[in-house]
Amino acid sequence: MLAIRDLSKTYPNGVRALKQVSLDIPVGMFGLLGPNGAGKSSLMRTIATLQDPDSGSITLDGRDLLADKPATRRLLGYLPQEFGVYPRVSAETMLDHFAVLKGLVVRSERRAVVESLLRQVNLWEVRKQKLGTFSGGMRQRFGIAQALLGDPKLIIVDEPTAGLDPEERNRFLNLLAEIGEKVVVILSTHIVEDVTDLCPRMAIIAQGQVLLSGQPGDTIAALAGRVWRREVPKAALEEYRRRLVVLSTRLVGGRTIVHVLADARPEDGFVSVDPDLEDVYFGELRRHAMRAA
Ligand SMILES: Nc1ncnc2c1ncn2[C@@H]1O[C@H](COP(=O)(O)OP(=O)(O)OP(=O)(O)O)[C@@H](O)[C@H]1O
Repeated sequence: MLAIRDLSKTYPNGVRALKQVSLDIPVGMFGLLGPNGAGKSSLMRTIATLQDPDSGSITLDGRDLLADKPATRRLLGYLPQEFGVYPRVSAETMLDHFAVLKGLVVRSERRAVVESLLRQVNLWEVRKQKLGTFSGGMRQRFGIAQALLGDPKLIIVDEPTAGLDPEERNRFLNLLAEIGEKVVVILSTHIVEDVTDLCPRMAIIAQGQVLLSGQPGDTIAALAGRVWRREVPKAALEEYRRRLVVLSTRLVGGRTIVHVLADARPEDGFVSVDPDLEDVYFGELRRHAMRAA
């Protein structure tokens, strides 16, 4: 279990990126959901010991991760948001190089590990291909292979599915789900479906604060009977926003559909809908914005 307690971070320019963040993250996939600038990368980088918090603690099964950074890095696999590779180097050579950096110095052992990882991420057939020729999804799968070097106990992947087409995204998420059966995997994303599809536990963060954490199903159930849907003229949207708690607006086949949060039918024309995680997410962001105003 990864335990994060009261983690705060203010950058030198005065931005408070993390405000007393506390989370308990068990083995399995954990979705960290938040809009741009929420503090997801700041939290990921802090857990990965790439930057220090101002205060707070992070422990993995009781072990202080911030105390001994080299030891923490040995436990950790990290796929950062911007994962640079040498475009002219083949996948196999690059992974072999990363393996040396991870301390796998015995050549025969290293070869076996590199082969097994390339097979696991389904890149064995293209191992001789230069990384610069890889598609976005292939590059991300390569990123996971390097993150898995050294049998990490904790894996952090920062917005890995942005820019992937649906098929590549699915393949990537399935791979993560397999890995998540044995170790703690933290997946940061602003894509709600990534969490719905994959994560038994999650948290929503915005402006450096945890707004909600728990099991997606429980948070969705808490909204049962309180989400209403209606098609509205586009021109009337602003007025709806002023009068009602509008969770989301969607264009469906050229028509504008709003989701509204209310304990009872807000007015004629609204029908009750089964809530989903997107309703939970937008509801929390909306509540937070209203509190902050
Ligand atoms: N090195 C830095 N120096 C100053 N401010 C920073 C730094 N890194 C991030 N920030 C600011 O901290 C806040 C949180 O940023 P962070 O990158 O952690 O968010 P995020 O949730 O990962 O966003 P995104 O989805 O856009 O990547 C933002 O306001 C950002 O501008």
